Amino acid sequence: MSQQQPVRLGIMGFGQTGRQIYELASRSEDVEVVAIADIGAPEILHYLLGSEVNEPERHRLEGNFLVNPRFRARLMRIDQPAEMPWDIFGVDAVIDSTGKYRERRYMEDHLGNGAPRLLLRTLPLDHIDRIVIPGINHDHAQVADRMISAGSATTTALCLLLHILGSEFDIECAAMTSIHAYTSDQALQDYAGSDFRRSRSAARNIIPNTHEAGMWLGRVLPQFDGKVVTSALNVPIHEGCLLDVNLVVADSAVTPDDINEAMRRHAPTYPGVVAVSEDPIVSSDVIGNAHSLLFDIKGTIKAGNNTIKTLGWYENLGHAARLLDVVRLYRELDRQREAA
Ligand SMILES: NC(=O)c1ccc[n+]([C@@H]2O[C@H](COP(=O)([O-])OP(=O)(O)OC[C@H]3O[C@@H](n4cnc5c(N)ncnc54)[C@H](O)[C@@H]3O)[C@@H](O)[C@H]2O)c1
Repeated sequence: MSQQQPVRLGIMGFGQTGRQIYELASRSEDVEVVAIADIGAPEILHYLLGSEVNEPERHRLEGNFLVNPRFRARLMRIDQPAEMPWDIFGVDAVIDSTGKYRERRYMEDHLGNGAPRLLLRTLPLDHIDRIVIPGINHDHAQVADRMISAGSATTTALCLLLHILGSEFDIECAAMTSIHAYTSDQALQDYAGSDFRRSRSAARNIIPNTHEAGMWLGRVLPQFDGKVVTSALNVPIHEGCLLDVNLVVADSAVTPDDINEAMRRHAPTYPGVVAVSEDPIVSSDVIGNAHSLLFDIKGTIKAGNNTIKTLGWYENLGHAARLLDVVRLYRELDRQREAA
């Protein structure tokens, strides 16, 4: 790949995340989406894209191509990684944002069909080459990595919070609850599924849910391995999620002001990724915010001697932006290898 050529990206799963990645790429100069696989009809995918973006007129459907002022992407109605011919599009990387194919064998299918690298939109179900969270362990990325996950929006927000505060304070353990907008795999009405509580109406209920972030945290932040428990409450909110983290600190002298000051100091060192909010914001205020963690200064409180509760906001758009950051990170590694 020459210095000037944009990354040629394939996307499988043109849902909310896929559409956000596509829109962000269409506004960039260094990434172009060349092929999209989804089970949806091209007309429906184009229609949904139009409802997602601010300027729908920038995106036209020409036959089976989605066209914007920067690039043309071929829409393919395909539902299995093994059937998607990535090789004929000459892609540099593929993002799987279906949420369906989290096992290694499916990632191998993408690679076998010509995707030089496969980036999973969410956490994997098997061991893969690397979990990369930009701003935390990007330095560990290797040019040889093929199967990669960029974590999830929740995992990223949690890791950033722990990474920053763990650099300033001795954190003995933590409990995280993600108060999460409902996701498309939940039913609007009560509908029998594989999980009892998730079979209940997303529109009517606060639904307690498990969260896998704690299981994978040690891969990104080894110092927190086994020290953090994670869970979720899915709530009847369309967008805008809240991270509620209770930290147990070793030093009982640590105050909420100390925590807030540390966040204020560190946030500017993660431009576009971490920010602090001094305002009394609510979930709808973070819709359209592409930060991965918006720390809520007013939310920090202390219980007893050693427990500090913190709040941080995030939404899916930030994760779409981080996925593109990871694509760029590996493009840079490829360039360095070519130049060597
Ligand atoms: N949005 C969130 O906050 C969030 C958080 C955690 C996890 N997730 C999960 O991550 C995944 C992606 O997130 P999203 O919000 O973009 O979901 P989404 O449901 O909006 O998008 C999924 C897309 O994948 C397509 N798809 C489904 N099965 C497919 C298949 N077999 N082949 C090709 N395309 C297929 C769907 O048509 C849809 O366009 C989902 O499974 C979701 O549950 C989402």
